[in-house]
Amino acid sequence: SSEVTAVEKRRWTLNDFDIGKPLGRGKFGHVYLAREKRSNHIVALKVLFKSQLKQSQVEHQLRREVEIQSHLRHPNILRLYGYFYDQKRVYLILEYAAKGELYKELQKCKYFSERRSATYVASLARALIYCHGKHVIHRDIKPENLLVGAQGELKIADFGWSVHTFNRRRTMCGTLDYLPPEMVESVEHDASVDIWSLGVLCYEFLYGVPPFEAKEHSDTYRRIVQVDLKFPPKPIISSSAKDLISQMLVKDSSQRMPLHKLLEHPWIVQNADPSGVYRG
Ligand SMILES: CC(C)NC(=O)[C@H]1CCC[C@H]1Nc1nc(Nc2ccc(C(=O)N(C)C3CCN(C)CC3)cc2)ncc1C(F)(F)F
Repeated sequence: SSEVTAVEKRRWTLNDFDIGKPLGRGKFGHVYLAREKRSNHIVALKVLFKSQLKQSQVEHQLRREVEIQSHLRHPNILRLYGYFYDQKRVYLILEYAAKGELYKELQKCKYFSERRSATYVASLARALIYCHGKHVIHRDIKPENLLVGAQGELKIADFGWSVHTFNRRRTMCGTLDYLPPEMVESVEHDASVDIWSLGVLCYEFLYGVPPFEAKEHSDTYRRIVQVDLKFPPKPIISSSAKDLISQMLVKDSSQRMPLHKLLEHPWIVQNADPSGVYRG
């Protein structure tokens, strides 16, 4: 729409926005609700401190991820409209996801129903098919990186995108639970890493915990590389769901179920809401 394209072209400054309530804290700074004054367009303004970016040596990574994110257009990928900076801070102008952070919802519900899980997994598969079509591998699919739009639709929101090849192992803090064997063993990997992570996410939606969770990192590593996949007796989950997860969490990345096949799997066909929105 017109005001959104206007948002992208211009040189932005803080004066272009009315700043609203804080939405929370991201990795490198705060996120605020904001309104662009001319279009009245509501956005999220992510404020990153240059000092912290420098300290963590992520400036070039942020630049690359912003470059990629600003070119992605998909209903299940959070938009990056633009950015600007001043002496001390970098500001990202992002799409506002009205229903907030998915991981908080998962903590509240403990785990999701099969219909809700399948609806979310199908919409993420469609977003990843789109990304892989543009040679973008996400590499960081996990509940903390997912936001929920006003209609209940999922938005992949992390900027950990990487183009083509894996450039640097993600040594920053954060859970190991989602790393597939080839990343844990840091050998070459391709878009199929996202299929593995989507399988881990599907398991966590259904059981409330990731499949290879362990007290010590070394135990999590071992469970991942051995694909030590076990399904707890509770909650009771359909064998169809377990079949799909078992076809995604395969050590040999070339043998993992391709994303377009996932969308045809009986568990997805029978449980996912075609609109991609879980209406409860
Ligand atoms: C993926 C990434 C890793 N995560 C993030 O960036 C986080 C870091 C902080 C916020 C979020 N970033 C965003 N959040 C929203 N929407 C939003 C968030 C939180 C609430 C909410 O529950 N409250 C305000 C509640 C309201 C009730 N009170 C009690 C608690 C907070 C409601 C809407 N839109 C866009 C963004 C984005 F990404 F563009 F910045």
